[in-house]
Amino acid sequence: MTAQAKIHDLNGASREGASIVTGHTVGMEFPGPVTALHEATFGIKKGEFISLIGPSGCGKSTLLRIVAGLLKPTSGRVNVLGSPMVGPRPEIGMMFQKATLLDWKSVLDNVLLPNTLAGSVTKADRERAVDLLHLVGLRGFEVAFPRQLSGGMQQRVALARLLNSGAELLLLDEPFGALDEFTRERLNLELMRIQSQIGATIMFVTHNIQEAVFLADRVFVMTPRPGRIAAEVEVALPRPRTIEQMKSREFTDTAFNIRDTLGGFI
Ligand SMILES: Nc1ncnc2c1ncn2[C@@H]1O[C@H](COP(=O)(O)OP(=O)(O)OP(=O)(O)O)[C@@H](O)[C@H]1O
Repeated sequence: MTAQAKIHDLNGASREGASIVTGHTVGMEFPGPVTALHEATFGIKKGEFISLIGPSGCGKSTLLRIVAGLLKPTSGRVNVLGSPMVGPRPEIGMMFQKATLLDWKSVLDNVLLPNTLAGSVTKADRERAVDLLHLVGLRGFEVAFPRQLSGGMQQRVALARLLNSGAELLLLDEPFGALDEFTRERLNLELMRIQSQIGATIMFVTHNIQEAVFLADRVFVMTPRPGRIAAEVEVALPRPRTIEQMKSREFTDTAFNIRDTLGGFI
């Protein structure tokens, strides 16, 4: 089957049965009025990696914030892990382009923030936080402060903190968008490795087609505002993925199909 044949219109919640995140005709109208999102309908299965791509201002962050329970949609409904979204939940974690670390706390204490906010930090919590720092490649940086770290290292701390929150649905809003190409590539590989270890479900916003394809099981392609999920593209590349796969026919065909789909909107 060619990559082109794997582009489908998302015209219904056909995946709803098997999905742990579903959106049905989700709309968001901001005062203005600005229609940021229009009838977005989608389903995401447990353990799936979904990339969300679309032109600037098409409503990607809005959609993520709705799934996070930070925004209430003005129409439609969202279900996560079997219940309707009415507000933030501990099973859902979010990460942004900026690491938003606490400058006055050490790397380890930043990772321990979810425990601190929950009211206590035990020895086991500390050990787990150290393990997570190892997992994201920051062994030996426990006592460093955020200002002593590069942007990529700060994002690793933010990722470790997110993993320490225990969230099983991770919503990542251009987390590596401000990093150089090689750092982004390394973090992409590590994110996939970590996901395969912990089995999290991930929604990942990016402007970068290559990144979207490299990471995803499916790429949701959004139209310009008012944003709609116009198509989904399945990425059939086997896992674990390698940089070499980016040279493959499957990869380049898929990336070009997404580019064509996006180009059709402009
Ligand atoms: N709180 C708000 N009040 C009014 N308008 C908003 C608000 N938040 C977002 N918008 C508008 O909704 C639209 C979608 O914004 P959103 O941030 O979701 O887009 P995006 O696809 O994530 O953009 P980018 O790729 O540039 O980050 C934009 O036109 C934006 O100006």
